[in-house]
Amino acid sequence: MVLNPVISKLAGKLVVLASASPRRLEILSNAGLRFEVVPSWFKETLDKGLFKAPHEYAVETAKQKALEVARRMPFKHLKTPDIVIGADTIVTIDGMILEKPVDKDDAYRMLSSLSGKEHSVFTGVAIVLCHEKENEEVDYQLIEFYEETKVKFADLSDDMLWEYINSGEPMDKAGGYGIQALGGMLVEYVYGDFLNVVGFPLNHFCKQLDRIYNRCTSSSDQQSASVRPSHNGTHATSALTQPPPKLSAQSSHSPSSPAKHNPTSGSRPNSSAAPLHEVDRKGSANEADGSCCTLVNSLSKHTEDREANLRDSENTLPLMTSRGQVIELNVTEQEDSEPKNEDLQRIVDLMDGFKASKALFTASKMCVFDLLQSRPGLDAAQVAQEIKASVKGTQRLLEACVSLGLLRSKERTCKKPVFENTDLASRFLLTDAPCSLRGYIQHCNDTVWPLFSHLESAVWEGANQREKAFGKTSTDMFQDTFYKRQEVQLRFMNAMHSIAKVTGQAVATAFDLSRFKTACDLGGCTGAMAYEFTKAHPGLSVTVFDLPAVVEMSEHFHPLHADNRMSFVGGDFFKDELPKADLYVLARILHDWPDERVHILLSKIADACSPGCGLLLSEIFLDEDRGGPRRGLLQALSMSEGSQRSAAEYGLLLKSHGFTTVHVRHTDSLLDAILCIKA
Ligand SMILES: C[S@@+](CC[C@H](N)C(=O)[O-])C[C@H]1O[C@@H](n2cnc3c(N)ncnc32)[C@H](O)[C@@H]1O
Repeated sequence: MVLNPVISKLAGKLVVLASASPRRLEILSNAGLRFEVVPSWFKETLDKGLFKAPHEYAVETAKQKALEVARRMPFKHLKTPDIVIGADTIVTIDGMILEKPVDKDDAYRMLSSLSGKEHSVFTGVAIVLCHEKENEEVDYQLIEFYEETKVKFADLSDDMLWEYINSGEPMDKAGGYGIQALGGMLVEYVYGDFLNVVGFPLNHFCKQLDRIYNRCTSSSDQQSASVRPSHNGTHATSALTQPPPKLSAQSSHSPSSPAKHNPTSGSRPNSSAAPLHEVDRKGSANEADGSCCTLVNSLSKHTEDREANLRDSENTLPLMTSRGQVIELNVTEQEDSEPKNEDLQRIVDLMDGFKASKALFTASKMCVFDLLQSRPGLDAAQVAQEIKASVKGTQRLLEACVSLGLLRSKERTCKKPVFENTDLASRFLLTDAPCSLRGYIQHCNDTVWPLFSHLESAVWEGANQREKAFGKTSTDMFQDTFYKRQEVQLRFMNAMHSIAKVTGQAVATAFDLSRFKTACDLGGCTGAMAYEFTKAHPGLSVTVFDLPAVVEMSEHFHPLHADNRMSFVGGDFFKDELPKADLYVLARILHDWPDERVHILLSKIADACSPGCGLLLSEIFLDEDRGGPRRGLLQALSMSEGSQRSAAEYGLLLKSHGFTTVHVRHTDSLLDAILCIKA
């Protein structure tokens, strides 16, 4: 199995995920894939009765989602993607397809039908490869497959079901549950690919990429579908007999019609005792790995023959297990070559990580992304002139940014490549973007980077390295280091502001807070997080409490001050009286402090709370086995006094101050959250 080498083949290509699902986004980003998200406008209203088996419905929906985006992008976004990925996840039980519940009663109906039984989760996936031709026509080639996972629910009482439904989690999830969060508590066992249940079968996807990019390079004489812009802005779809230039991965179906899949592709074995799949060598060899027949069509005739020969001559008949995964019988080849490449790539990627970070920091600092946003299509010499740098150095930086998926380059007629931002850069790297991380990037460059350059000492000594990095001793990193100079303070506040802006909504909406009328965000900095709370909860007023120097400077972050449900109070949360509130918020505060300070702060909050008051704590929660997430563990390396904790550890800590944990939420954003109540 090849993972990273396949993913890295996509670097520099415009890969698009035609899905707004944060879970799919996370799975693919975690795998190192760089992509843009363009949610599909395709309405999931296919007539389920038209499909012989549930997975056919999921695959067809995935296909229509991906094709809709692939066709729309050249017109609406004025760029043609290289690859569009569509996916659709459904839950099936007793022949019924369960999608997302429409309301709580619907969720109850779904979940109670799953209680105590085994059900199947199918994710259909469509990969559309787009080939732009010289006459501006686009060839679309389609690979589609599905994965099935069996899940067994425990016997669930009505009370449990309603508690789960009232958590709000079921509403945007197929089958009414999310296995990766609270819904995991309902599950007795999972048989098959866990990520498939979360929403995307990563393993199967990588195998398909491997087939496309590592084993299939010749052209085909198969029919492809071509789409040409027509003058009224609609697309004309026509079948061409010309082979596409390189890859020849096409669907045997017309991309425009919701055609049925080859019925002979058959339903997948659905129990561990299922027989091995039969391989139809002529038309659908790929059935053997659980793909629909279109994958075989996606391989060129040449490759198909070659693969068939290989199978014959080397006895590499692929077998499908009951999990739908391929076991190739020439195990020696698998063990000898692929794992080595994969391991090498992983190590090299780790070694190169710092180079990638520094390239991003440098391009951001030199305002490359702002420049290319206002003037897309500059070449290296023009960019160099604008940022007042050398042409050679600028060209290298721009090319590196292309390889990182931050920029895209296009050949001009005179053959000099010109550069423009990818959507990723436009969303997160511009100074004025609503989700700009530029402030945080600058903080990483100017503050975190120097600390990491003393990591070895930090490990030897187990102590903070601020003195080595910044030439100052400090007992309080905020008051002694960050807030001594106004310029550094503003930079720090900018960093907090940018992170709070991108994570704030997920934290603010993690729980139903309608019972609370007043909140106090302790260490609330610029008020960006508090602002998200007021936006999400119209009945809530929020006081931001932070050091006086911070409150004074928070005016730089207008218009947050303008909201009359937000106010700012200056003070020291270790020493001063805390403002009265029904709900206290501690976002990214506790991890910074040694245990004794944590206890001082929690005691003060507990004293300020009457029974029924809430405390919402938001941090990165470590996995209970401390095996991840990587972000939390890497952040810990530059911390010294404080510690990263798991949700259970935070729960215990809060309990020791009289708070009972009500809910833990692993949000799809960068921060997790716990809501607890003063007993
Ligand atoms: C890591 S930042 C978190 C900011 C914000 N809660 C967020 O999530 O974006 C820590 C915040 O705690 C504030 N802080 C540090 N020491 C403090 C103290 N003794 N009293 C009040 N606020 C303090 C800092 O000024 C800073 O705004």
